[in-house]
Amino acid sequence: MIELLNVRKVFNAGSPSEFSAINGVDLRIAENRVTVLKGPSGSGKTTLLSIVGCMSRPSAGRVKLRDREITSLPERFLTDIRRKTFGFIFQQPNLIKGISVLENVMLPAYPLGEKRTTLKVKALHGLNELNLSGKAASKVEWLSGGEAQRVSIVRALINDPQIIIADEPTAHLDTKLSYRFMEIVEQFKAQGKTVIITSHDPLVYDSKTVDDVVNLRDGKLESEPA
Ligand SMILES: Nc1ncnc2c1ncn2[C@@H]1O[C@H](COP(=O)(O)OP(=O)(O)OP(=O)(O)O)[C@@H](O)[C@H]1O
Repeated sequence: MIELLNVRKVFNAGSPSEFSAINGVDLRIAENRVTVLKGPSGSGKTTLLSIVGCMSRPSAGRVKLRDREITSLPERFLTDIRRKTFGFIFQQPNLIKGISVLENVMLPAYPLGEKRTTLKVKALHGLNELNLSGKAASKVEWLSGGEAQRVSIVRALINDPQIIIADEPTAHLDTKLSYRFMEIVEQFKAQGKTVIITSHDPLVYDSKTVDDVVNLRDGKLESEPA
């Protein structure tokens, strides 16, 4: 469903700090599977994930989403695809300070014009699923690291995305919450969703929930998905 063809990413092209982070990757990520991008620090996992999630464009090569070539689509189309297709869980939760947990979770849904009451029910349900009901009215600056990470997971799911993209999702979670996260991933799969995760964490890449592990080194694939 997502296909990368000879994808390259060069940062700061033409300057002395030019750096080639992705060096010709061919990858097919299948629907309704859980794929982990694994590899040493600096191997290009986050860079590749951001290309897969249409957050950045490759310097060369092609990206296809459900057989549709999206590489050269104008930015407004990409924004629309991002909003409707993907849910993003970042390494840092990136929550907005000064507003409540509930408002943070509802925020990505506003551009889609859903009724606020429906949205609120959905957001509260999501918070409840991750044991955060008691925190709905809290300001995000009061949350612990693990709570903030869980709020960012609920926020990523508010638009019911078909594809979930998670960059080191367990980085700030203890063992118990990391297992809980993988249970949630299992639920996504049962709902027919596709999940793509970058991780250094064996608890993630060795999990039975994971279908494919893609190894990256120096911006290249070491092996094809199993
Ligand atoms: N905007 C940028 N400008 C210049 N170089 C960059 C930029 N973003 C990433 N890089 C470089 O590209 C390489 C790959 O970075 P990336 O963040 O994809 O690695 P990673 O495998 O996710 O690492 P980590 O596990 O440490 O998060 C690194 O050497 C990084 O310094």
